[in-house]
Amino acid sequence: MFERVAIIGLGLLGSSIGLAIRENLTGVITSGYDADPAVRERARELGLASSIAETAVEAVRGADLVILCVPVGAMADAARDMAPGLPAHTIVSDVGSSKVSVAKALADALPRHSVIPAHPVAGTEQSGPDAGFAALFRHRWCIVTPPQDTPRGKLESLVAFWEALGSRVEVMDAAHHDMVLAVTSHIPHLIAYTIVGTASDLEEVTRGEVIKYSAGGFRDFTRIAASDPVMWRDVFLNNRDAVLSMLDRFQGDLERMRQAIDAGDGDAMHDLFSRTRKIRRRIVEQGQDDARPDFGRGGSAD
Ligand SMILES: NC(=O)C1=CN([C@@H]2O[C@H](COP(=O)(O)OP(=O)(O)OC[C@H]3O[C@@H](n4cnc5c(N)ncnc54)[C@H](O)[C@@H]3O)[C@@H](O)[C@H]2O)C=CC1
Ligand SMILES: O=C(O)C(=O)Cc1ccc(O)cc1
Repeated sequence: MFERVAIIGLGLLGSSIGLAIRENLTGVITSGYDADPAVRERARELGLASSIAETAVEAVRGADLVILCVPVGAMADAARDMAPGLPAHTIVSDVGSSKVSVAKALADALPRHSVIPAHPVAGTEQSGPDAGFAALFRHRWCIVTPPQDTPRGKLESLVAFWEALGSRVEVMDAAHHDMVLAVTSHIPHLIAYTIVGTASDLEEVTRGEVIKYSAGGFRDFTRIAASDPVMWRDVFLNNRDAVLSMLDRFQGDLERMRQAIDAGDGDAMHDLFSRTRKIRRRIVEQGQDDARPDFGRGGSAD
């Protein structure tokens, strides 16, 4: 499949890919690079790749697959940095949470290379090289969004790579990906950031009791709201149109629930809550409830 894989950006995603290759693809040689010298140093201590280079150019030399694992707003810079060392045959991919703008940024920066964007829908609220673990991708979807002219053999190699790390792979159009992920991932994060912010602003009124008595629901929101600020700023800057369109839908539905509460319309509430309860049960039945941060580190879900 691939003999040498270069990983650019050694935070949660990059370190997990390094560890997952070591565990599942023995024989594949990996090289890593991160713009932050402290991350490179830590990556060496943790053995996240066969070698950690001091420059992006050095890291990608001889690689047949390069995976960019940097915030979506840093993809273009990362691609330009490594370009002088990139062999002509190398497939360039990424793990960014939004796809249309990343696909364009990478195609513009690397016009002569095969760029096949991808998004492993697997992660946690943690970031940095210490947060990675080899089982992150196991039983999780990886969405691959190839441009129309992608050679079939190259696409098949990338699909096989993600399957070897334990993922289920879906091939999808980038614009469709951005719409779906806006509602399943990006807006939920926005809601979590906002509700935790609102509760924190209320602390003066409630004398600290919001945090003190935070029950399950709010506590779950605080986990999501602890996610990396740079990464999520970049997601909303780069998936603006899809997020705004889904946000309009959501605001309409929220307003309908506000009206139901105002009107004492218990049936409307019961209908929605019953429908959503069934969705949750279906997710659990399908074994997809494995987003807990300890998944794969000896937790019972693994
Ligand atoms: N955190 C998550 O749960 C998930 C994140 N993603 C995507 O994966 C990508 C990486 O996210 P994380 O690993 O969570 O972030 P992270 O913050 O843990 O790591 C990102 C790393 O990229 C490095 N970096 C930034 N600019 C760079 C550049 N120009 N060249 C080289 N290195 C550079 C940073 O120093 C940092 O170490 C993002 O695009 C994110 O949208 C995808 C799925 C899940
Ligand atoms: O921690 C969680 O619950 C997540 O939702 C992780 C996550 C964050 C970003 C992605 O693009 C994919 C997965």
